[in-house]
Amino acid sequence: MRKVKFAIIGAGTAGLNALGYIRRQTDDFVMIHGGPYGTTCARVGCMPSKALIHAANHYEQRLHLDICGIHGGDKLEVDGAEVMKFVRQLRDRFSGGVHANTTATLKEGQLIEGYAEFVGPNQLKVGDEIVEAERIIIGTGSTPVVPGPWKALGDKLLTSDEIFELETLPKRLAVIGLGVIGLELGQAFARLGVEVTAVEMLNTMAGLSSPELIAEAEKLMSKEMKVYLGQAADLSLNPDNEDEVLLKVGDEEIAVDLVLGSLGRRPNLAGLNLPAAGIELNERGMPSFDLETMQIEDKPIFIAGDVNAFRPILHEAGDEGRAAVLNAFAYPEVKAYPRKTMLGVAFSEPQVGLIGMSYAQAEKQGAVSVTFMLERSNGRAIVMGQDKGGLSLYADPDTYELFGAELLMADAEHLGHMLAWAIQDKQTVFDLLMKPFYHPVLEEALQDALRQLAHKLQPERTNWVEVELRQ
Ligand SMILES: Cc1cc2nc3c(=O)[nH]c(=O)nc-3n(C[C@H](O)[C@H](O)[C@H](O)COP(=O)(O)OP(=O)(O)OC[C@H]3O[C@@H](n4cnc5c(N)ncnc54)[C@H](O)[C@@H]3O)c2cc1C
Ligand SMILES: NC(=O)c1ccc[n+]([C@@H]2O[C@H](COP(=O)([O-])OP(=O)(O)OC[C@H]3O[C@@H](n4cnc5c(N)ncnc54)[C@H](O)[C@@H]3O)[C@@H](O)[C@H]2O)c1
Repeated sequence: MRKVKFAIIGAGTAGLNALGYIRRQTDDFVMIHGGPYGTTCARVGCMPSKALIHAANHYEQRLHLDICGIHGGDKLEVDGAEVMKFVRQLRDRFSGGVHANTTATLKEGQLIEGYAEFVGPNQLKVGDEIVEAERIIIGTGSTPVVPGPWKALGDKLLTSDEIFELETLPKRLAVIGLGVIGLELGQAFARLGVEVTAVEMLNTMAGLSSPELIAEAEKLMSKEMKVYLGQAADLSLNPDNEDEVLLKVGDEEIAVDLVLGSLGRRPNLAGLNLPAAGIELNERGMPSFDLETMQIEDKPIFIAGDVNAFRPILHEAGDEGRAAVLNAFAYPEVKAYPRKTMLGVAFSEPQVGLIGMSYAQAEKQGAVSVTFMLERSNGRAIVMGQDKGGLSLYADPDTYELFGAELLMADAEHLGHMLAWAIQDKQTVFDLLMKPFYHPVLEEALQDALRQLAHKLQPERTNWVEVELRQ
């Protein structure tokens, strides 16, 4: 039996943020890690996906050159093997860098390799070893969901955990689930010349809930891949050709070479045996924890990152890892660390930005909303050939504070930050209209949307400066 003050389970983004703090304070800790090093984000997530998207978007540019008087784009060709090599090279650089600067620098005995499970309130079993820790941080991440019957597809069914290992590009790919992963990777593969058929069971994609933006996203994505929204997919191996998978959707049957399952991710909790620590699980198998302290019940156990399923994105995992470790030190006097405004980005083209409250939530709360479409309305977007998509903004009818925004437009990653910061600072629609907007920039679309929203909030007034001065 080994006794330590602190144990971190999982060397992902959440766990490594906790580790960074602990190791500066004490040697009395252990990091327990199962699986490959380098974090989900760097190894099979954010970074390889962005490398693939980068290559795909470069190639896509060839379609927009002729119009500017630049010819020869049609002679460009994709070398699928080299594209995938490029993706893996960047992936190795990022994940190798993470490991080299963190887990690889731990001293002998500070790192235990293997999967931890609770065997008592403060006791963890890893292989044959038992560790007793006074305070424990769980940062075990999540795993792609794969429905049991689809396992019969064998190596024809890939998830984001495997797809970056492809030696070359498939000819025909089915993407099941058009959440963030399905949309980003489906579009990237389509742009690289793969015939992509995408099926999503809900009538939306990438988490959008603004009806006009969903309709626009469907229209735009349907130009690049076959898109079926609100439909269930049935998959089976072709009995006459074992190299093919048959995708049935509605009345259609489509033969593909590979399937990307992007149906969401499940927290890595099952193997931890939390009940052995006296932790109750709800009907979904989740423990009860506080979103601002990261503490489970009133125990010296904290849960951070994808494993708690709250906001499974990188910066949230980092923030939660830091809150968890500070509270592991402060226990039992834990402190609440207020959450930041929600900010999510899908790196499709146009990008998707989800900021603050969703459109659907805001509607339920009686928000005043506008949706502003970009087509032919923003000079810079027209010059860039990116006058597609739009933005929905919604505000509190009483305070005029922005509740949130959904974006489907170029540079949503940057506009999304500005909006998230404004929402977190409780700025009103009129506060934002008092800010400078340059010309010609995409931000002018935000200004236009804000003007429409201001007009809806205070229809009798049309002079924004005046409105603001009278607040
Ligand atoms: C394809 C893809 C693209 C993404 N793109 C983005 C993006 O662009 N932007 C963004 O913000 N987010 C993105 N994400 C999400 C982001 O990667 C995750 O939110 C983040 O990596 C979660 O970090 P984590 O620390 O919670 O988990 P992880 O990094 O998964 O770390 C958990 C670690 O714990 C280990 N472990 C599991 N069980 C145990 C156990 N019992 N004992 C010991 N160790 C264990 C696991 O093997 C794993 O290594 C993407 C995800 C994917 C899959
Ligand atoms: N840019 C980013 O920030 C980024 C990029 C990729 C992934 N991620 C993170 O990774 C997580 C996982 O991504 P994801 O796209 O797998 O999950 P997701 O939850 O975003 O989307 C999964 C989608 O699959 C659909 N679905 C589920 N079962 C289905 C079925 N049987 N048939 C058809 N559709 C089905 C769901 O309705 C949903 O729309 C996300 O929650 C996100 O936080 C983030």
